[in-house]
Amino acid sequence: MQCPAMQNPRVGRRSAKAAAQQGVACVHIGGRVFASRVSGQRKDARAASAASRAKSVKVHATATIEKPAGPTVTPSNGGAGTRVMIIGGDGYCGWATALHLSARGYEVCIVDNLCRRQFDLTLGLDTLTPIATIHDRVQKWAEVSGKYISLQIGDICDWEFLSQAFTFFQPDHVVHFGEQRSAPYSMIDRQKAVFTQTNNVVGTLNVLFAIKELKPDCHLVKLGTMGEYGTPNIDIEEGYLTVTHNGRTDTLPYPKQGNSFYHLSKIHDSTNMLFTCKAWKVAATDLNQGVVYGVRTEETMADPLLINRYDYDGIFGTALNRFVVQAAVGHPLTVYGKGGQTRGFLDIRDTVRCIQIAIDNPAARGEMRVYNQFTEQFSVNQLAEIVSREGRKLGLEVVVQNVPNPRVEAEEHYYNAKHTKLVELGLQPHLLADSMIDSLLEFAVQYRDRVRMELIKPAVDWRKTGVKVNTMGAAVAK
Ligand SMILES: O=c1ccn([C@@H]2O[C@H](COP(=O)(O)OP(=O)(O)O[C@H]3O[C@H](CS(=O)(=O)O)[C@@H](O)[C@H](O)[C@H]3O)[C@@H](O)[C@H]2O)c(=O)[nH]1
Repeated sequence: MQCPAMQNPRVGRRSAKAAAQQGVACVHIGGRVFASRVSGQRKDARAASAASRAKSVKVHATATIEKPAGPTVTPSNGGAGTRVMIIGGDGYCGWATALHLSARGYEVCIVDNLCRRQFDLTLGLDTLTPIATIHDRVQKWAEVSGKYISLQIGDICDWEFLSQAFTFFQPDHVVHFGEQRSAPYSMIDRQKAVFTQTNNVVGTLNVLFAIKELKPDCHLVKLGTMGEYGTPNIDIEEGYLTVTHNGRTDTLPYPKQGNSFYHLSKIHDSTNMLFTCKAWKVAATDLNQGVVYGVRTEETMADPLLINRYDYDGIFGTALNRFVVQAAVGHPLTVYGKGGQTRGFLDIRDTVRCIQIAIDNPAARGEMRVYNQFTEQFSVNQLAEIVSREGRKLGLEVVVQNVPNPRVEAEEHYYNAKHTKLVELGLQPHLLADSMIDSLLEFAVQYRDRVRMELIKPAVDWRKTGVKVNTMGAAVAK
């Protein structure tokens, strides 16, 4: 489906000839031609490339780059050429995962419609870090690692595109990050609520059909969310709950209570996945991920062009990442309401490792495994306390402010979620030790000149979600 932010997409289908005239590199997918912009520098390089074609290597299906002098990261081959399609591979978790797997010898194909970048353009937001285009990213990765990531630009809600991408790449595993992932975005207005649910549910449904029809032995690794469970007054299990009712016992999907149209979309995905695992013997792993923090992974720090995005605004910025930036620029930490909201958190370095673990230990055909993917739980107040303490150590003056909660959620509640399965499979968590906060704070300080203070405020009020399309107003809560 076309995202509301992509009324005038910069990347789309056009003829190879027209694209070439406009300085555009073509990516052929199953007989269709997709196009991407090429810098002047690369245009010149391409003009001169005829003579040196023997030395060049393929990045996309048809785009060529000069062979790098030699890798500057040391890759390994543990992935043994396993073919992994990463849907949403240009996003925060997807990009870090693509590089992590590529570095380890998995053969990676990124599928992305660049929607996340378009949301920023439409809403006037920006990442703390300056990020390169996806084409420059994969080209730079080839230079520093000697590994090639193939790229398919298109929308998985478009069956024709997705089926061709599947047929072309023949994935052994599909890692699906390609959803609208912001709860506040889904609560801006009716259009964005409808987009979020249609995009997420239809996209996942298409992936399930692609597996069934085109690659039945392909394992689906789907990013779910801890927010599917809500905040029940009992322990949260990993996916399933054994219940005895009126003398009979069964193991059932754990009850779901999403707190935004976004979280609800993930619940619908899980339901569709469970059904197709039963009906079509799909093999699926649903990773109910907590709130991710951090930005550095070994691979994304290997070159400035590989740097990951870092969102701090009131729509896409998440709690800890926001607090760190707020501390770096002297903005009061925005604790919503009483601050007793407790969630599971994990370092982005653990996200990438968890995905690898899920791939290396695939579900059997017909099985839907559910893992809770987080390493520690904290309340928002605890996070604010930790950031304040560590900020003061760096000489930052950190003030905590309880602001009226723009969301409808429990602000004081019981929370005890199990998260042992990924550890049993080998995850060694990076815990939120003081050193981590230090280095995250130092990172934010390094980029603080790029912070736009007006983007920090809470941006979307759950109670005021209306039917009117809200773009300008979305950046600031009214
Ligand atoms: O400035 C802020 C920002 C957030 N919060 C509070 O922090 C908690 C978490 O909010 P968040 O914005 O960090 O995360 P959330 O909206 O839940 O969504 C994020 O984390 C989810 C995992 S989980 O929270 O559902 O476990 C993922 O699914 C989403 O894709 C990701 O955007 C909420 O209680 C929120 O009210 C504050 O107090 N102050």
